[in-house]
Amino acid sequence: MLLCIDCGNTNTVFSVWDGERFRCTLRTSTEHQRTADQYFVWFSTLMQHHKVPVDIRAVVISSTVPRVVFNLRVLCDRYFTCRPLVVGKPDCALPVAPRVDQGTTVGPDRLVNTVGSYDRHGGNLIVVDFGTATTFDVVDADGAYIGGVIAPGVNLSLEALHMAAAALPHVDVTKPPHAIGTNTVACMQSGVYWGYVGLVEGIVRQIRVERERPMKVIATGGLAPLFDQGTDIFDSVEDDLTMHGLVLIHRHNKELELA
Ligand SMILES: Nc1ncnc2c1ncn2[C@@H]1O[C@H](COP(=O)(O)OP(=O)(O)OP(=O)(O)O)[C@@H](O)[C@H]1O
Ligand SMILES: CC(C)(CO)[C@@H](O)C(=O)NCCC(=O)O
Ligand SMILES: [K+]
Repeated sequence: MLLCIDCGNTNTVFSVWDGERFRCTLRTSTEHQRTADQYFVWFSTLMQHHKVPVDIRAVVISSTVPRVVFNLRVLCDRYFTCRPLVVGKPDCALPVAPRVDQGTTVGPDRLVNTVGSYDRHGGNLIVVDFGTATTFDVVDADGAYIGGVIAPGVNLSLEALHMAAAALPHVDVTKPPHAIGTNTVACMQSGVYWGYVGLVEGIVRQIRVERERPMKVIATGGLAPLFDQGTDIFDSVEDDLTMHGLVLIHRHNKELELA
């Protein structure tokens, strides 16, 4: 089985692919101090709980946090006796190379989202990922990543408001029933929720103007379904887009190896 690891700045997700479907998806917070042994205890315990055999033959990793890759490599070596494929490293091939400024390192999660979405929808896409940051990835007609937008994440914005203003509490993001809040929490939730709806719609409009062509919009990330309730800008909402992209990148590299 193939273990796909998506390491974000907030959360790390392990998903086990059996060749046909994902058998198990596990989530933990991202901490660079976590050792290979700690990963394995957590992983094998939950795999047992879900009654999935721990029979990992290959591992593919996307990590936006460079420091955690070291211990994930140790995990693969010690417990799965394999060398992981790490997106963004020179030995990991992509189906189509990104076209960006020389010297720019594109976030591996954005490269993976590009591959996953192009496979499902073809070219000319905007992928919106609601993670620690809210990112927009623009996919060209041939499936190349050609740039995009990085905006502060939704939870980060709420947290910043709470940190900077003494009278503003910590609140969770939710879709408020009205734009006009009649208490502090409702006012903050409205600002963030309708503010992000406006941000997403505005950025998509601007990208479409610059590209001068029809472009589908694909949303992913934990908060995508919540924002989908407040806008009709998304053509599709997919929670497994990053994992799908990781499976495809692994397959692509295997095929190159065999060729
Ligand atoms: N209704 C909700 N309200 C608040 N948070 C939610 C809700 N639904 C999902 N989430 C959050 O979405 C997050 C999952 O999103 P995702 O994995 O895409 O990004 P992340 O883990 O925040 O960021 P990164 O991938 O950059 O680490 C979880 O942390 C979860 O708390
Ligand atoms: C923007 C984030 C943090 C989103 O996870 C990640 O993709 C990243 O660290 N990117 C590096 C910079 C870039 O993508 O241009
Ligand atoms: K993510």
